[in-house]
Amino acid sequence: MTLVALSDVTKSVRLADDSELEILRGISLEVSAGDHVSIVGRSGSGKSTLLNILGMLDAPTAGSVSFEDREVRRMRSGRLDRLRGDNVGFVFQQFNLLPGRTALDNVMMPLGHARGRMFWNRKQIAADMLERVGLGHRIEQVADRLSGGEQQRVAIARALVRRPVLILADEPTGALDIDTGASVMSLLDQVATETDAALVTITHDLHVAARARRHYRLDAGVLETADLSRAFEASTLAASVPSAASADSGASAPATVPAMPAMPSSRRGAVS
Ligand SMILES: Nc1ncnc2c1ncn2[C@@H]1O[C@H](COP(=O)(O)OP(=O)(O)OP(=O)(O)O)[C@@H](O)[C@H]1O
Repeated sequence: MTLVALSDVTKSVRLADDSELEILRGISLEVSAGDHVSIVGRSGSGKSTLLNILGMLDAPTAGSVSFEDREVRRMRSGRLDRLRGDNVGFVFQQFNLLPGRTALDNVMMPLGHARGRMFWNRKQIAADMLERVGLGHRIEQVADRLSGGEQQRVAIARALVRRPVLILADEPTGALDIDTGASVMSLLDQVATETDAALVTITHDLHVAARARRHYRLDAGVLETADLSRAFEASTLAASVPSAASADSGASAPATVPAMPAMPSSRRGAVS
């Protein structure tokens, strides 16, 4: 079943000098239940803008967005907020946790708007979710005292606690070291697979992108199917990297791309 469908979406903004910047151009994309999709692109290519439109946080200038066959443009804002809250989980590079609040408080937060059983059992549900991401022993820890990888796990637990059907991850490993990033991606993949949620990850890291089953590249606002094996070849770093086993034991790279190499330095192949 198609969850979210973008059809010929364009996004433009008017700049201070009254000129118009076209950020996204003629984008059509369908994401179905269980899909794992990656979108790579250079800085400024429009990735976050596209993710915000997929997540119904932003509206296109032209074109249509539908969620489960319902045209989003026609919805009142209250209904749209509920639709988003019930169905979409966001994971960001900078975690965006509430400072000074415990891991448990942070994960309970989205359940404050839930209804029925989810609302009344929110503490237990949040604690179970933290257990699921390997933080069952840290639930009372204040979020800002956790490590970066632990904070991202809390953010993942918060994003998934309402069992969204669509998970949108914006550079989820951008603030993490390579090993921590790999284990966070592994966790995201696993939880999305377990719940049959669709996972859309935007990244500039080819190794993160390679984990998905479908790959796209955003270039100056135009979305096209990406051949990641070519992108790896084109990466200036790739030449010095041996084709080795995956950097993360839980990972299996898709057939269309090379296995994720173990990288010798702190930098890995990025979109060039
Ligand atoms: N509201 C806005 N007003 C003006 N310019 C904007 C606005 N939103 C986005 N832009 C510009 O549109 C371009 C695309 O932005 P976007 O954040 O989507 O890119 P990105 O690919 O996610 O970049 P990065 O990887 O650096 O985060 C950028 O040049 C940005 O400055």
